Amino acid sequence: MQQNARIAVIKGDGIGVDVADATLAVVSAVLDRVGLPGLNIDEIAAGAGYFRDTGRDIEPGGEERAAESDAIFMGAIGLPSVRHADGTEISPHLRLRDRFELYAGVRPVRAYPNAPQRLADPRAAGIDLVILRESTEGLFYSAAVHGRSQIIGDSEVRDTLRITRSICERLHRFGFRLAEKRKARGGKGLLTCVDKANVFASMAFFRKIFDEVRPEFPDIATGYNYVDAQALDLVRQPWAFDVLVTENMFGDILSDLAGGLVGGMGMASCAEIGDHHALFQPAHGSAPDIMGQDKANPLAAILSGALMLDYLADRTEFAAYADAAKLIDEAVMAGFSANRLRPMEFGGDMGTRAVTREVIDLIGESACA
Ligand SMILES: NC(=O)C1=CN([C@@H]2O[C@H](COP(=O)(O)OP(=O)(O)OC[C@H]3O[C@@H](n4cnc5c(N)ncnc54)[C@H](O)[C@@H]3O)[C@@H](O)[C@H]2O)C=CC1
Ligand SMILES: CC(C)CC(=O)C(=O)O
Ligand SMILES: [Mg+2]
Repeated sequence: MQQNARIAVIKGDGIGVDVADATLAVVSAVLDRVGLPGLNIDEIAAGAGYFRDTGRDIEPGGEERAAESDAIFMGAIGLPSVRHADGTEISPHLRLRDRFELYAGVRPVRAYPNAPQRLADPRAAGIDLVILRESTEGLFYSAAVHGRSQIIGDSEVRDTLRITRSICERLHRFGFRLAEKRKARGGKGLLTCVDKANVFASMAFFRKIFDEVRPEFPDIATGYNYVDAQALDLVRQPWAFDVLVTENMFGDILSDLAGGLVGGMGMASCAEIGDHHALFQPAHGSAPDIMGQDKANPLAAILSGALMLDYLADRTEFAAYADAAKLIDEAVMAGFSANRLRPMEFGGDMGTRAVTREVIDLIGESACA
């Protein structure tokens, strides 16, 4: 029986490289701790720097190798100084989301003790929600494949907002199942459909399909919010929510807002899951303002690594990875509780390498399942 998963790793640009290295070190330590063989890593060159140097955004054969892996892990891609002629940045990851139908963008938002709380209300300590961002269509449909935008000379440019039944049915079912899974662990069992169904026919369609799927999950409570009101509510009462299911662009914006509520983008983990493939990466970008300075908080990436192990564990041959995922989550929680994780991102004294070492130490000290 195969025991070590094959992971395609795209480190990408800027801090993406540092946080990917941090994650690989933590994953290697945790697998060692639970007595499992390390991952079989296949590193693939891609990103804006690679494009600047070669004229290609991913190395030849890279997408095919990613397709053959058990999961893809990515740091971050993009440099504002490297662009296509139409002004857009180099984003092969959008094409990968499209190609592999990674429609379910899972972005957990969780408050940790001693991490900054941007809201004065003590209930903010209980923030624990997930933004489920559709990740292949919506307003990113044109952007998913470079050249899809309609450029009408120098007088007009159009991008398309596309919502399809096929993706939406799977997305909403994924949202209900996620709410069920969280309810089984003590969660609220609440799925909120976040849209703009008052204005756009595409969004009314998104909500219609939500309503069609809803009767299949009678144990999950449902709610609706227009996206503008949802932005307000994420600041006013984020503790009231459980899983928010939303369109691609809305989810992109709301997930940065929500990351800010619990410390910053260095806390914003992400899994992009399809029916046959999955890609894991922090929700943040390459952060050119801090790159090369050992200042990046690697926890978003490390927690995305835990999401990857959890995903792999759902497949019979890798079931034991669940223990490793749990150990990473517990180490991060224990590290914050004991004030041993103090990322520079929120004024602490620990850079990327120090945070990574501390997580590895915490894993080493933990009692194995
Ligand atoms: N999925 C991806 O690969 C993404 C790529 N990008 C790309 O990244 C580049 C920079 O984009 P920005 O808009 O600046 O977004 P960004 O997420 O890279 O940075 C936004 C702000 O958050 C801070 N930040 C982000 N991650 C951090 C971390 N781990 N630790 C500490 N601070 C962190 C940055 O220093 C910056 O102040 C662009 O080229 C953009 O297109 C942006 C978002 C997602
Ligand atoms: C292509 C990326 C820059 C889009 C983004 O911000 C994200 O996926 O969160
Ligand atoms: Mg984003």
